[in-house]
Amino acid sequence: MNLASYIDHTLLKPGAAVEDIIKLCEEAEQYKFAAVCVNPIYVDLAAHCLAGTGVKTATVIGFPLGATFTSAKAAEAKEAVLRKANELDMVIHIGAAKAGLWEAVTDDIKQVIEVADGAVVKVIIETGLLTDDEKRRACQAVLEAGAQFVKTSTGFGPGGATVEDIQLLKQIIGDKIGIKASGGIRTLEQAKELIAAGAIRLGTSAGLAIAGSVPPSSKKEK
Ligand SMILES: O=C[C@H](O)COP(=O)(O)O
Repeated sequence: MNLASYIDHTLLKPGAAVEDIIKLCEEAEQYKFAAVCVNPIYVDLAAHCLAGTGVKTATVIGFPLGATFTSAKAAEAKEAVLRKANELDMVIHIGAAKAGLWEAVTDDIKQVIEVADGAVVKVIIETGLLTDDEKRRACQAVLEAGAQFVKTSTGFGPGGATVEDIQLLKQIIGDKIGIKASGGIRTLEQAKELIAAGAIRLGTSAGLAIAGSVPPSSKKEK
């Protein structure tokens, strides 16, 4: 298993500085991670650093609460794509999900997809705040809206990725779209268990610890 290819190397802390983003991109290139995931303000920088490397530039939309206007999420998504984001990790309207207003949840996602202009849309449902039935229903909304991934957590809410949740999402999603596990993934063991449960992408700020201490590209040829 080429574990690095599952990892979105993530730095979403509010205090992240330019040099931190440059280092994140250098690491992602060395380890051949799937993507970096940064806040929208750093999309231009990450896309510039990653040009030609094959590593994708992912950013977050309506993050971390999801509690903003749908039009604001769409505008943020449109701007991110204009600045060369390849992947958009949006947060659902969690309050609407809790109230059972699933049409509003679906429409919120649809309006981001409408402006994504070919960028991959991953939908964060914040599993730590949902009942199991709400998780199932949220997956149905993600499928109906036409997103490419369902993603477990922001990493800023309660709880994070669990094997049980990935298994639950997989029951609904099947192989129709991807599942991204995120939030609190710190060890190689956790990563392998989440992948075995059905995750095809891992969002983590601990990518180096998980992928090992020596990047493949710096290993001496035997
Ligand atoms: O994918 C997005 C998450 O913020 C990553 O969570 P983490 O910081 O707990 O690794």
